[in-house]
Amino acid sequence: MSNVYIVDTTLRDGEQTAGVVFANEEKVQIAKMLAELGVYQIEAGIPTMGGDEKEAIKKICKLDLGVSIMGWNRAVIKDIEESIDCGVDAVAISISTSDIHIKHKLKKDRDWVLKSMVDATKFAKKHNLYVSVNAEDASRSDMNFLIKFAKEAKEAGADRLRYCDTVGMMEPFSIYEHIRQIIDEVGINIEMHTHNDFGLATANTLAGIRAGAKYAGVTVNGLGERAGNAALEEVVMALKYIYKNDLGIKTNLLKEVCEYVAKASGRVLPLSKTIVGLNVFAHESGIHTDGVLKDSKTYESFSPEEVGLERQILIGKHSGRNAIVAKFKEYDIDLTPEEAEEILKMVRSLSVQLKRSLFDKELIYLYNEMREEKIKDVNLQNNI
Ligand SMILES: CC(=O)SCCNC(=O)CCNC(=O)[C@H](O)C(C)(C)COP(=O)(O)OP(=O)(O)OC[C@H]1O[C@@H](n2cnc3c(N)ncnc32)[C@H](O)[C@@H]1OP(=O)(O)O
Ligand SMILES: O=C(O)CCC(=O)C(=O)O
Repeated sequence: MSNVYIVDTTLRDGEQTAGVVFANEEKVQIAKMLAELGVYQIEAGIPTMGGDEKEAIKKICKLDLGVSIMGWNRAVIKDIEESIDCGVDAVAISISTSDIHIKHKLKKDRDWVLKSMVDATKFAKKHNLYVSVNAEDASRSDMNFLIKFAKEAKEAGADRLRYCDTVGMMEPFSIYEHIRQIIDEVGINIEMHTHNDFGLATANTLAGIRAGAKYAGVTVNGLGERAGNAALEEVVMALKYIYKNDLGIKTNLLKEVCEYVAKASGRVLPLSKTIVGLNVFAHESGIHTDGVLKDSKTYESFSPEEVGLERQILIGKHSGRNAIVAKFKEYDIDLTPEEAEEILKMVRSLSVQLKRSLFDKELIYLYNEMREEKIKDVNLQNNI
């Protein structure tokens, strides 16, 4: 598989999540973190909004982070002028290609869409900008029109076409067919921009890449409109471990970046959040823990350190003897098989009472309780 470039839109589509606002310093910090992570391009925001948004984009451009900074625009010359004023090196020029959007949102026709896109693209190219022409609602567009749109974008000088599954209506098999058809008939670079309305954003991005798309548009934590976008951490790790395509992203920084964005967006990371959730490397079940203790590959696709996490072995209702023995060894206590069996029974009973796994301190209490019972028994037997 050819190389894939990560285009991060946390600062644009991510911030479009209803209710999410980043402070300007947070926008700048996120841009710095993304650059450090090693993404190819940062879609920093929407210059034509003006005010704070424009200020933040200007600041990001001035930082000279060594990555491409893109401004998002409608297919409107004034929008692109605002982007140029910010100092971006790349622009996204977006316009809808589906009839439902053209008729009911833009209230125009297909010819107007083509002309607006071509005029805006030519204007941006005249200003030496890298241009992504974005086909909004591409996945619900008539394929013949989408192909015509892509051909005209290419002729006008577009560097790539962003294929937007705007309302997340696609599934991997059909998106694969769409992307193949565009590449075969137009020969233009494609960026996948997928939404997660049916939980398929990452799968659809991977399918597009498999069909030949070279760019993956993603957001940290899958932030984005409605159910969000394809998550950066999922796409990067899936490419590395499922497609064996290491993009050279500094994945050990993922936990830090995801936690920062979670805090800045006010969206707490669920414990079982894919890739970076605290529970992703926590094992409790006896059979799993036994396997992991023998060789972590038995129940982990990659090691926690790769994404900045640590493995946790929890002791609770579903634990087995081997985990109990290993846990007490951490405290220099060598349990006999009988002791491990006895403690396991106590662990199960206490876990059910408390409805959770146990803290190490509680395990030590149980151990002391067991020892005291044993001493009492011996004393009883000896009539002491
Ligand atoms: C699917 C997506 O994520 S698209 C990106 C969406 N992001 C945002 O909307 C966030 C930022 N948006 C904004 O700040 C504002 O909407 C602005 C600055 C872009 C425009 O603001 P306003 O001038 O107040 O217009 P408003 O938002 O009410 O309506 C959008 C207008 O843009 C038009 N428009 C929408 N998309 C496009 C497009 N891609 N190309 C050209 N015109 C467009 C609409 O038809 C509408 O025009 P109308 O006023 O003639 O009916
Ligand atoms: O990226 C674009 O230009 C389109 C906007 C978008 O986020 C989408 O269609 O999902």
